[in-house]
Amino acid sequence: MEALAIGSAPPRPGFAAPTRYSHLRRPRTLAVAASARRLLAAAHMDAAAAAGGRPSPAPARCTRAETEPEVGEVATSSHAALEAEAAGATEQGDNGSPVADAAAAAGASIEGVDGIRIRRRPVTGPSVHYVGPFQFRLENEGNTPRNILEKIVWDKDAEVSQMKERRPLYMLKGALEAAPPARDFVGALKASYDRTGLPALIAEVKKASPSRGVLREDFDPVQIAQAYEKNGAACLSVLTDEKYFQGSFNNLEAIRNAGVQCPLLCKEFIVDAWQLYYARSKGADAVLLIAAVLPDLDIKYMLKICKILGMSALVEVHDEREMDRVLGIDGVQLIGINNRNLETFEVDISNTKKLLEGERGQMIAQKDIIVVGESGLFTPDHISFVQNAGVKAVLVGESLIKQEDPGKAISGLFGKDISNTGAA
Ligand SMILES: O=C(O)c1ccccc1NCC(=O)[C@H](O)[C@H](O)COP(=O)(O)O
Repeated sequence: MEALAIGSAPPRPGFAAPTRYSHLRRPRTLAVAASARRLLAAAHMDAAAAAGGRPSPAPARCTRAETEPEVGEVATSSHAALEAEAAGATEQGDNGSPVADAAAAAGASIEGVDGIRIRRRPVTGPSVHYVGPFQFRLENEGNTPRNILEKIVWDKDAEVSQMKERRPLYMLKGALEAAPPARDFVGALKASYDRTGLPALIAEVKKASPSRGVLREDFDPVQIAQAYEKNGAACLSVLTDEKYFQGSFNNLEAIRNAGVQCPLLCKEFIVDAWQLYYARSKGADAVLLIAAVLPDLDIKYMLKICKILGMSALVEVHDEREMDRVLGIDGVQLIGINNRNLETFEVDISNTKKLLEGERGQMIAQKDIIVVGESGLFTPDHISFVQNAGVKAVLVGESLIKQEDPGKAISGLFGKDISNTGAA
């Protein structure tokens, strides 16, 4: 199949230059993606109708046809396997296929079937409707989010649709090629753990959060990032969501461009594969994939794309069911256990211990997966507690960012200096 040139040299007929980003083609994508979208829309409407809901127009999401990694890339064969799996999944009523996705969107068997506790988008469409020049609001159970995570994800879905319209995937190719190379996030965590004997620190650059409001008024992301690095952070987590966390991709880019060496996690609510490419184009070395938001097949697919882009993925779970789902997925290197319930905001650090007990802990050790303890860590005792439970890294925001000197707060959190110069 011929690909249209996006770069400078015209490709030989039938061949596209096999670069890292050569799968981002404009070509037939327009035709194929459009027909894929039509199919998706049709499946969406059918499944919604079958589920007894009103069909809502399928939002323009990054379909597999649009992001299909093809030429000479890691995913060439595995992608085919994924597609086959998707087809099988449709028949089995599993998750991740367009039909199952649509069923989930329609609110059909959200709990129990695919393990996702949230609805990916409003069942009955947005609550604001337009008829002619008039706008009216119609709220019902189907278009009212049930918790903050659902609200964030619905808003993100709409936001990403708009971003994609402004910068379709093929337009990101130049930015991807110009982006600084991805660095080894997992390697940095391992090196820090080996050096200090303590959980490696992923320090979070976060101005605000839905549960805590504004955490720091005088927020200079670059200064904070540099202070974290100087005081022993192995990696940084940078919030990019604007609406709920007052973060931005500008912050991520600025930290990267300022020469900070710590690999950067793009802390975002990923609902669409397009966001992976965008994060990479802004300098991310890793992304967050939340199991409560993404069906297994989406996680598998996104892991493949991360691999192609050279990024790591931190796959986040909150309960046993999500942990079991993620342990069933090949290629997961990093699992984050969030001690914060993102639906209720309740924080309980014993969650980390609970999820690492027994067979789960054994399987994690066998698979050589690094576990990251996330949220609610404030004292050296907390760090010891999660380390004894089995984590090799921790993700910490509030307890550092709220201190007058967030960098210095690191030694307070660990009970000792963990910087390169200080750690034994
Ligand atoms: O923190 C929130 O209010 C929140 C709400 C909805 C989704 C995600 C949310 N937080 C993300 C995180 O879990 C934390 O930023 C991260 O784990 C660090 O936690 P902490 O050290 O407690 O700031």
